[in-house]
Amino acid sequence: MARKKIIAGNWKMNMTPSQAVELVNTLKPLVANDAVDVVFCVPAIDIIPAMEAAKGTNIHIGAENMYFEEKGAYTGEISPAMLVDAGVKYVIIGHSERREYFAETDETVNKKVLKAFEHNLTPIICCGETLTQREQGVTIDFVRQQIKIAFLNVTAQQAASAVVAYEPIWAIGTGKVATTEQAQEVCKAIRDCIAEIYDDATAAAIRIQYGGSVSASNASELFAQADIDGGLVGGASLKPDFGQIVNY
Ligand SMILES: O=C(CO)COP(=O)(O)O
Repeated sequence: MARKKIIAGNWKMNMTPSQAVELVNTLKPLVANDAVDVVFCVPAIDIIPAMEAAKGTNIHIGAENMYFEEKGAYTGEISPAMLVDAGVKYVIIGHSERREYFAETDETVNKKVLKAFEHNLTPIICCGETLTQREQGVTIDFVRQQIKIAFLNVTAQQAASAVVAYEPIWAIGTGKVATTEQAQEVCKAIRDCIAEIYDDATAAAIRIQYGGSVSASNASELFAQADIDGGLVGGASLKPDFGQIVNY
């Protein structure tokens, strides 16, 4: 069966709650496309107002992060149960900005992935190399390691429902998009790695996105690649362009 594409916006640290409502209202007629899953991953404080504004549309509201404990003395963190209670289904885990600025590691990513599945949340698991790693020729080794650790103790059934976002760090927010060949090569390597860990059926089911300077002009070529099942979109998800990306 063909995999349904999943196109997600990552708003990062943008949009106050009232701006979030305005943006959802602007984008909702533009992102109508039932052929793909459309997700807006928004700051925690925007989840509830964005969810209200998106009611009755095809838009899923997702989160940008969550903690790996159930509850307790973790000042400032958001628990999986909080997300579930608010109606969230998708949560970004291990974005490179979380790894760089908030000390997330492959191990904490794995803990968060396991906790997300425990709560029936679908993780959008981010991976991707730095420019130095690409120049050193270790991109695929590095990404395979990230994937292998992220999926430790994850069952095949859970993995089949997961989303992986391949985001080369050098392409994030830089306007330097990976070539379609580069993006396809790594997304295929990720799928092959999933086949090695699990089996062919799991590899055929998991959805793999590309992220990094996705725009209205490059989306259709990227999403046409055999192993690219959609995108994780930063800057362009805050603009009407996102409508064009969703209707690539
Ligand atoms: O980090 C990204 C999405 O998670 C990509 O950001 P840009 O689309 O702004 O490059």
